[in-house]
Amino acid sequence: MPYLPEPSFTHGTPEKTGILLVNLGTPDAPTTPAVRTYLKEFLGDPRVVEMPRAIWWLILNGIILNTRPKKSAAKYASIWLKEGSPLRVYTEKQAALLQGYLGERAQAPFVVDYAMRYGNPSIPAVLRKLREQNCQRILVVPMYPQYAASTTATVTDIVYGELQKMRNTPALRTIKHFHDHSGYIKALAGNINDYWMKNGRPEKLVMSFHGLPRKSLDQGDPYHCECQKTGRLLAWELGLKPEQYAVTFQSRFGRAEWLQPYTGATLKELGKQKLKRMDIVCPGFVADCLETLEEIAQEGKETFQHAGGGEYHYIPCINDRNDWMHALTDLVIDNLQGWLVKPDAAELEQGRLRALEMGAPK
Ligand SMILES: C=CC1=C(C)c2cc3[nH]c(cc4nc(cc5[nH]c(cc1n2)c(C)c5CCC(=O)O)C(CCC(=O)O)=C4C)c(C)c3C=C
Ligand SMILES: [Fe+2]
Ligand SMILES: [Fe+2]
Repeated sequence: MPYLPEPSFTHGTPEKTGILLVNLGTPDAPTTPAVRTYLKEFLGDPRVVEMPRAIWWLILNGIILNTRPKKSAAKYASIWLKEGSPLRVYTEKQAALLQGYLGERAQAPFVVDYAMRYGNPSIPAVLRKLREQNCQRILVVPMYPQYAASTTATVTDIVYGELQKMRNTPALRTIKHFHDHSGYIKALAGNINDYWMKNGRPEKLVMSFHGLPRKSLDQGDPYHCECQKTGRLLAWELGLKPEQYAVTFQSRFGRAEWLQPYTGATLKELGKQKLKRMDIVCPGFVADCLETLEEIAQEGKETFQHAGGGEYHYIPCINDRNDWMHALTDLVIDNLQGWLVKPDAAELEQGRLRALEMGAPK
């Protein structure tokens, strides 16, 4: 198999460390064709829908890609920002901020960039960019606090696959998860407390995580347990009693059983109980996106209030909060041990030449 062409190289170019933030991905535009292209790539990934390929191919191409893109495009249009899709806008901001925050604490040259697992900017394109900047060490940071095969592992799959195409591969590290990282938990709690300081407190806080098929839990995916742990730690940090919060799972897709309790059914139940006020937050998403801004903030409100509930407050994700950016910087530094202080080859070479000039033995 021929390898990808190597970027041109000049001796003495300093080696850099690349830090690559990756989130799920999003369409290029809130239109039916753009959403179809995105969904085809996303839902065609065998780690996302685990079904015999031939059957799934027929369902995906025969039904889903003919019906869902139009409906989803209308939903995307309702949350689209003037700079683009919120998921991409916030991820880009996080990468730019991390470059600055890390710059205050790191010694060796490094570059922070971001990619989307599905859609653009793609992981292969950004890996190429990092290689062109002579990144010989790369840390991949899937922006999913809780590990799941259908998210975290899909990122590492494609990164490993790209490295297989290279002759001169960089050293590689990946972050598996950070569901119990104290900085992440404190940023989540800080965000909620700030919201409560400004807007008062609810009777109940719902913590809604993205769902997965129930089968994934039975087959050993740690995602469910990691969501529960994040929920417990967050409740502890906020000083909530068990009856003051609930952990639920949203975004069920298809007819199979998914992780329970479902967010939608819980909101309906709380509405029926005539709760005067509930707040809802999505701790598994570090950036606001379709699933939080449309499904939770808009549809969720309708479900709760239609069932008889009172005030409904959606608390935004931690996005580009200062405390979260500090926590992300800590997380990255912990995972770069030995990489940020290492003098690069060019410096060593210059040091050796200086020593020779000063008469050191050869
Ligand atoms: C089988 C289907 C899906 C699985 C499994 C799944 C897991 C999963 N997804 C996220 C995070 C996000 N999902 C988003 C959108 C989205 N998710 C699915 C389906 C599955 N997700 C679909 C079809 C869509 C697209 C929108 C739609 O048509 O409804 C997003 C938002 C993307 C955006 O552009 O804003 C995120 C983020 C996680 C964390 C996860 C497993 C734990
Ligand atoms: Fe999803
Ligand atoms: Fe959804």
